Amino acid sequence: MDKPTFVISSEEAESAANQLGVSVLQLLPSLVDPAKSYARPPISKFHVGAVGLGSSGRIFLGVNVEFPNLPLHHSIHAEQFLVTNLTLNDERHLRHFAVSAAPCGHCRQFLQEIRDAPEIKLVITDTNATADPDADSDGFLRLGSILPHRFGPEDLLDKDFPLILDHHDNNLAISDLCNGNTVELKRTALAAANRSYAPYSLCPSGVALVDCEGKVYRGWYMESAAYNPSLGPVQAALVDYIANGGGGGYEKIVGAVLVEKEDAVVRQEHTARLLLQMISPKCDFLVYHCH
Ligand SMILES: O=c1ccn([C@H]2C[C@H](O)[C@@H](CO)O2)c(=O)[nH]1
Ligand SMILES: [Zn+2]
Repeated sequence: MDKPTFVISSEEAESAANQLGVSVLQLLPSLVDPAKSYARPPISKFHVGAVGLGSSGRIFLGVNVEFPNLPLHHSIHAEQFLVTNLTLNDERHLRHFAVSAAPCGHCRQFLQEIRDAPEIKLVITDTNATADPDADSDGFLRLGSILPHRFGPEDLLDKDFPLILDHHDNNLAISDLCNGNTVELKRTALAAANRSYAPYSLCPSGVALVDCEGKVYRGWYMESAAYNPSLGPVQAALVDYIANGGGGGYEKIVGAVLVEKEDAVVRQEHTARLLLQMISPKCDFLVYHCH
């Protein structure tokens, strides 16, 4: 398997668009099929690819990921993978994306955590969306047109509260950070927890994973105003692993650390252990509490 690429620099994007004589926006749909080839859907065999343009000019890929032996709600949708990929790379805004299949209701809802979500433009490549009367000349639709009467962060939070792609720091600390032999993983998981987006439960958490070559990956819990579309910290760290781990299997993940608050009303520990146990049974899993 080729080493997959999930982030394209703005220079590469521009030069590829120039060579094809198209704009960077028009390039997005042409990257959906290559993105689909990176999907991991062993249950449905239905590959979904999502390709987004960030405000920095970089292009980000997202794919769907399914986990055999676990209930379907553990799956990562391509659009959630894309948003996670944006946050892992400090991208502050998503304005346009192309996606192979029409985003499901769960994804339309998850995307509401991005500021000005209704203004995000999307093009659906596997159907004839250009026939849609709401689409512009490039076939892009406003997210607001496919999710009217939205329920979103402004229903529950103050309007200037930092949203999923906005910079924020949860100011969490661990008392005995330097004790034990997993200091690097603990530090990485704590840093991840500090970037967690958990405005609804106020229970942030982060995960660090290490593979058999010693390479470290991280991800953080991200909530949805509608609760169920939220993405757990192990899933988010698996996005980093899939995007940056060279395309290997989960059995290469040999260690994992979760950092969360001790008195949290929403706890990840049990779900995280279950998911890791199913995908990489030999993985060591440690939990540290922060405050
Ligand atoms: O918006 C959608 C709809 C479905 N899927 C994935 C989830 C599952 O892996 C497969 C079948 O539903 O397609 C997505 O990634 N995005
Ligand atoms: Zn979806």
